[in-house]
Amino acid sequence: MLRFENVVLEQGDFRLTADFTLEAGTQAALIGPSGAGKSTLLSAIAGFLEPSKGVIRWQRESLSGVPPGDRPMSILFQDNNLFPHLTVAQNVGLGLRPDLRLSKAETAQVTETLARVRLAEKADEKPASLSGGQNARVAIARLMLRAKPLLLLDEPFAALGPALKSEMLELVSTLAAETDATLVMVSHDPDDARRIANETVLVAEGVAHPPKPTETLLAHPPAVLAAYLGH
Ligand SMILES: Nc1ncnc2c1ncn2[C@@H]1O[C@H](COP(=O)(O)OP(=O)(O)OP(=O)(O)O)[C@@H](O)[C@H]1O
Repeated sequence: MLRFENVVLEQGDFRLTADFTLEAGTQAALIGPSGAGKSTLLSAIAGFLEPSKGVIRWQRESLSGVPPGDRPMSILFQDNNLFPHLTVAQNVGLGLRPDLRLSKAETAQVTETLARVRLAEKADEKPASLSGGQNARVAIARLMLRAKPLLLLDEPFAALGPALKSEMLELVSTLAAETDATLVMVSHDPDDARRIANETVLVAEGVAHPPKPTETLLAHPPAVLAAYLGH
């Protein structure tokens, strides 16, 4: 489980509190107005920002002081974090070994994973020669190989357009379900939350609220969420 224990996050004058638990295997959306602190909460899980008070725990262990690279998670940002000078296969191979010294079995795993995201024929190309959707699938393939129990998405597919964005989110959601990974995604689109997330955390007015079933929250939104959703 991912637990926020009396957590206070601060960036300049901005302050956000969080005190709740997400059970392992949950697929959760973070929803709320612009500037409310959704990315801030994700940064704290990822270890880019330490809480000024309280503790974040994964499976009961405190993450305090654990550097981002040592946390049991993968994070995807909007730019997909691909290396332009590496081929598609190498970008995916990084998910297994940062030094890219892959064994035969690992190389075969990369090939299999690329086939799974329908990019087998692009293995030796560079990201620049791929479309946005194909690059997103490269990033997802690397995510699959990293096989971390906690997946954090900060709107990585927002630039792709609605249909492709939904397709990519569904691919990640399927992957998370197959591996029992816990998924936490920032969402600006309630339909994405509905489709993917069984639980939704409302981030608003300085508080990351305890998660609620997505349908319940969206059907009976508190005033601040109703205003954000334009109801
Ligand atoms: N490095 C920083 N230094 C100071 N304040 C910051 C920093 N980064 C973000 N903030 C402030 O923290 C607050 C929360 O920002 P955050 O990006 O988490 O919001 P968000 O809910 O993800 O917004 P959006 O939906 O627009 O992406 C904002 O008021 C922002 O101005």
